[in-house]
Amino acid sequence: MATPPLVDLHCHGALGHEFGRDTDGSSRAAAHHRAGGVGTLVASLVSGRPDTLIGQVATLAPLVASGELAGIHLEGPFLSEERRGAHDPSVLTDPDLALVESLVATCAEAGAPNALVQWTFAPERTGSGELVAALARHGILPAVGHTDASAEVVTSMLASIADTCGRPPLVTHLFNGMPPFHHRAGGPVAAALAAAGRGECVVELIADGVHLSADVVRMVFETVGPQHIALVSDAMAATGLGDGAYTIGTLEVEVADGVARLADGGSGRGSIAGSTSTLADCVRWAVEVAGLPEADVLTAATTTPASILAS
Ligand SMILES: CC(=O)N[C@@H]1[C@@H](O)[C@H](O)[C@@H](COP(=O)(O)O)O[C@@H]1O
Repeated sequence: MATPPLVDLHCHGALGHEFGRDTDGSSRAAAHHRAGGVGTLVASLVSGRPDTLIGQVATLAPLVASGELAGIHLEGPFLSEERRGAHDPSVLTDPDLALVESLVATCAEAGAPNALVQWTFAPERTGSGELVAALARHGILPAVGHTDASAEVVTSMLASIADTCGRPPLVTHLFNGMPPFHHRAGGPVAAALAAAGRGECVVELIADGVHLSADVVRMVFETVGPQHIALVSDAMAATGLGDGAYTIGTLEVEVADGVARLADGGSGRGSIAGSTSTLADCVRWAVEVAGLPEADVLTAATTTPASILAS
């Protein structure tokens, strides 16, 4: 399947390299995704301590300045402990506005003042409103995710982000890192699908054949439409390599049969820890396995995510 250059808004690395660890490894990871068909790539950082994140952003910002990366995505550390997935619980915290300012200053010093493009947080955390205002001031798009909040809290946060930022927010990998939809308590899934259906947010989906079933991916395309969906890879360091032992942030990961999970002493029940797919793999899966129209899948892997970066 020939595809136009894809746009991946959420990607942690490849070829054994996690973005932000070192310059050369970050460049190699980016080159792997480029070779796989991604024309525009945002590097994602999992939750870390402030000094770790400052160091990682200092490593990545020059790659944004040189055009190897389109931007940086902070995934945490202002996330829900209950819905942390593959994030280190010891570094999760309420929004820290000093960290936002330090990271923005780090990017400016590296000659990439607008390098931070999106920031995932849980809206139930104390200080979320102030965080949204700070992100808006710096042109960083707030993304709701890794959250245990009710539908009401998520609905009102999505509306408030749209108001404050003047553009629709993102929802980080819809379904993953949040409570499952329940018909008497719809939670973040109900809130996000309703907002996306009204054109008031864009939902990320990891269509790698592991994170979501084909029927769920089809349901989202058929209810909110591809102009409100951004397919993302959420690719971690094992992408492009085989099964084995890896890390995500400070946590150990085992990859078996291409599925990355937090190491758990062999029980096989560790949280899924990102994907081992490129965005092109996800596009192929969505067309060939989920059976979605190619044009719709490409919209969700090109035009829609590009609109997030353009606005
Ligand atoms: C880098 C990152 O955060 N990736 C998340 C992971 O944390 C979460 O465990 C998984 C499954 O989430 P689920 O168990 O809620 O479906 O989705 C994504 O891989």
